[in-house]
Amino acid sequence: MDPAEVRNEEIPQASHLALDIGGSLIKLVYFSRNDNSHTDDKEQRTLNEGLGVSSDGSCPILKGRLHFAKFETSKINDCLEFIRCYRLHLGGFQHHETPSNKIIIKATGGGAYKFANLFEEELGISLDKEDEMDCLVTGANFLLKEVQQEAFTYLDGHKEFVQIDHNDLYPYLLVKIGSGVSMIKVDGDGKFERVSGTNLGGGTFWGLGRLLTKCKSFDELLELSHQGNNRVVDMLVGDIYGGMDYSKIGLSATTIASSFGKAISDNKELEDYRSEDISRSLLRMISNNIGQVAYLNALRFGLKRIFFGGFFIRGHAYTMDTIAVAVHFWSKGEAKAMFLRHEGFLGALGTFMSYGKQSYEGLSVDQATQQFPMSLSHAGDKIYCPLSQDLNDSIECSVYATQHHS
Ligand SMILES: Nc1ncnc2c1ncn2[C@@H]1O[C@H](COP(=O)(O)OP(=O)(O)OP(=O)(O)O)[C@@H](O)[C@H]1O
Ligand SMILES: CC(C)(CO)[C@@H](O)C(=O)NCCC(=O)O
Repeated sequence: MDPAEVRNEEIPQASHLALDIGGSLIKLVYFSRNDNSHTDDKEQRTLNEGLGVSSDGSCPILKGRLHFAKFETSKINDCLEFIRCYRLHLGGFQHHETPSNKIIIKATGGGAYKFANLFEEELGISLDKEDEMDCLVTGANFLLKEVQQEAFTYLDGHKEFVQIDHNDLYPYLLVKIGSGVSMIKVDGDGKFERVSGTNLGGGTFWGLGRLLTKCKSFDELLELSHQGNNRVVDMLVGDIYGGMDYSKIGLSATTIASSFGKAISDNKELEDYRSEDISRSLLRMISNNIGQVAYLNALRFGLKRIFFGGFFIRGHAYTMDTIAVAVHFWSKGEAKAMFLRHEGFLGALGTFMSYGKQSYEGLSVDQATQQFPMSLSHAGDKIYCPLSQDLNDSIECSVYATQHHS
């Protein structure tokens, strides 16, 4: 929807805008109250009990929805326009100590630093910077504990939701595949260490893919990979071994021996290759490498579960399959790759939750009323973008606020 088309009556009463401004994408999370947001006494008591909150009435629970949206960082002006149009910038908080009484919005990611002045100039708001890794972990822990059917495995085209036992969640490895990749060992709420990373990430796939195929968008590049055959571009073990497996060291003839390796001997130019094949090979190369580096880090710390997030994944079957196969292959089935339905919004969710330090003590997702996008309910080599219809994506939830005692 063009923000300019939004009419006044369509604007939800939104608050608590949180931003995650990354190298490739800006992610937004905000809360909108239901019209009849306040709970009656009985409902309040039930919710309080469920949340483990005192029932002395000091904790009003607001019911509403969490909304998700994303923009390309290179099109930050569209994002500013969206925020202005929906008046999201008015839903921050104010520091009364600050003389200007400026509205403050929570933000994370490198862009919270890079674009702080732009937000100030364009929207008159200050960005309150939250640590990126902190927010990723907070967002992941929240999703894994509070949102039903959040984590799932994906192997051989078969998707299966994983029941998370709250008492047996830690430790795990969180792999955030954004422009670059961060690998974080998570031991508990706020207890984590970034143990590794790699610069071969989503930005590499999209950047190289754009140069090699002339694709105009990330989705187009991903879509192309469906029809591609990586064997045209990649050098396989069989290409080296005359069609045979190298079984002594466990390599089948179809294993990729060298990504893009065929291009050195084919005597072909870039134009002689189909964009579909290049895209497929590139996707496989990046996904496989991330799966392998993730496995090695899980091995370093004896971690059995690896959760993959970040917008590179995009719920894309071939990407998830490649990552999962790499983890399965290298760990000989010992470690498990899992994916998250809200893959791209971990950091933004964590940032949203950091409002708790100012006004909101907590956030609870009303599990009975969560929406499950149909796009995730079937398998196949297709693009799934559970949250890409940005403006319509939301989770029903409750937010509870308490008075702060100094
Ligand atoms: N519409 C899109 N436009 C650009 N990239 C996209 C799009 N959809 C998915 N991607 C992929 O997602 C990646 C960005 O993922 P994500 O938003 O999680 O990271 P980021 O926060 O921008 O990066 P970083 O954390 O490294 O700063 C891109 O590099 C690209 O591979
Ligand atoms: C620099 C960040 C943390 C920004 O999100 C990310 O892009 C990343 O983890 N890059 C990989 C850097 C490295 O560890 O090699």
